[in-house]
Amino acid sequence: MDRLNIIGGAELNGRIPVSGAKNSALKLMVACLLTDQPITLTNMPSLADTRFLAQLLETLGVEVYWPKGESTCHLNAAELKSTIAPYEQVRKMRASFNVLGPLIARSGHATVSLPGGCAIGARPVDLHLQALEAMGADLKVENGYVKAAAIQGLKGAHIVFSMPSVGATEHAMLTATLASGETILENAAREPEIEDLADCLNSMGAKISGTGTSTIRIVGVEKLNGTTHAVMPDRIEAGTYAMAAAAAGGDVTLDGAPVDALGAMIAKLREAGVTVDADEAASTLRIRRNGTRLKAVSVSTQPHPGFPTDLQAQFMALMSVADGTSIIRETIFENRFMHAPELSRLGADINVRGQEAVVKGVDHLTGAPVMATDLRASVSLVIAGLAAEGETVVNRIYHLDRGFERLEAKLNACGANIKRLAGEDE
Ligand SMILES: CC(=O)N[C@H]1[C@@H](OP(=O)(O)OP(=O)(O)OC[C@H]2O[C@@H](n3ccc(=O)[nH]c3=O)[C@H](O)[C@@H]2O)O[C@H](CO)[C@@H](O)[C@@H]1O
Ligand SMILES: C=C(OP(=O)(O)O)C(=O)O
Repeated sequence: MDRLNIIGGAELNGRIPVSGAKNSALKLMVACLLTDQPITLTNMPSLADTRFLAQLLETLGVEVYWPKGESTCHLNAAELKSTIAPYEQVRKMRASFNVLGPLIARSGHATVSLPGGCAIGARPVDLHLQALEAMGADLKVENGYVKAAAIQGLKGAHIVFSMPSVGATEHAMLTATLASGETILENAAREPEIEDLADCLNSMGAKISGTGTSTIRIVGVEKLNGTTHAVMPDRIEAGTYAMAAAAAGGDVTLDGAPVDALGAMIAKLREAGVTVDADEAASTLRIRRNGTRLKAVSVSTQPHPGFPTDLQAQFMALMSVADGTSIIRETIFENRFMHAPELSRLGADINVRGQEAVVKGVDHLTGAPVMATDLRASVSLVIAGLAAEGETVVNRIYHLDRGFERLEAKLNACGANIKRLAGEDE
């Protein structure tokens, strides 16, 4: 297994291009199942997750043309050859479960394994299943698989989510595009990736309105057509590099950043004493910290537009070297503090109490071997390693490769000293 060797202490200076958003790209890829015409996605991030999903789509019969190193992906689901999504492919990633509704909409039936994804809590799929059942799907969960059929076809429904789940909102929205009549989703999630998906589906002929608010209305259509769509930029990747620059110090400009989607994070960085120049028109975010110590700031993760759970680990890494004590509350997932003991190996002073972590900022971190436990936890260790004195080795970086495109190249271009080492974990 590969690992990263980071020599910390260097400031970051330069420009970093922001890639297409993993969490948007995955659902956009699934949308190809809803039409027999070709879909072209541009600004595609080449990641372990997007490549795995391409393999699952191929298993279902989708023709995928996406050469290595290219950011344009062509998907053609003219004819599906299977409606079974096997465990080996679905277990690797949460978003793959979203093929279930589109397969039912397209073929009338489907068998899809229960999903995997980052191990950050129980992560049930009850809200996904309730939505599909409300639309007329007959579902059975057996041997780790959901077996589904809609003999009479899918019908529009009025669905009130008990919590704003991103995945369930997207799953219901994808499925409802081809259900007969109107679907209303209440207490829907408002994450920007949902708007990106709706924009793509609408350009395929769907009738979706209200995304970005908690009530989404979908009027079902008979058929969807092909389209070309650019994946939105990755707000989590942008936020991660912003925090890397804040932690290491220096002057970094993020090009192609989704500035309007990053309001909560920008506000917290400014509170911590980081200089942030956000230019929405130019899509740039300039992050500067020159010598001044960071101030401790508390944060509570919230659904969008609140502070994203996918940036919580990175913020904890930053706060571990701030002046004072910050309280970090995780309200979305019940077990998303696995980075805390690893950060402590570098000298951070973090005390986890249930859903809260109390972070007492230390004067400096010191390099150490650490283990990546999930995607965002992994990158928090990279941020800490950049700020630490000496050498940090991050093991199990396959998690990192799920969500960060060319991470070492992007950071090294700004003066970081990160090497990928092939072979056994330390
Ligand atoms: C691939 C992808 O886009 N992943 C993102 C997506 O995950 P994902 O779509 O899995 O996250 P959800 O918004 O669904 O999860 C939010 C909360 O709802 C719970 N829940 C969810 C569904 C359900 O049927 N029942 C239920 O109880 C979850 O366990 C969690 O506690 O949104 C999360 C919240 O912004 C992000 O951290 C993930 O990076
Ligand atoms: C939790 C994440 O991904 P997934 O939902 O696929 O586990 C993530 O992107 O941070």
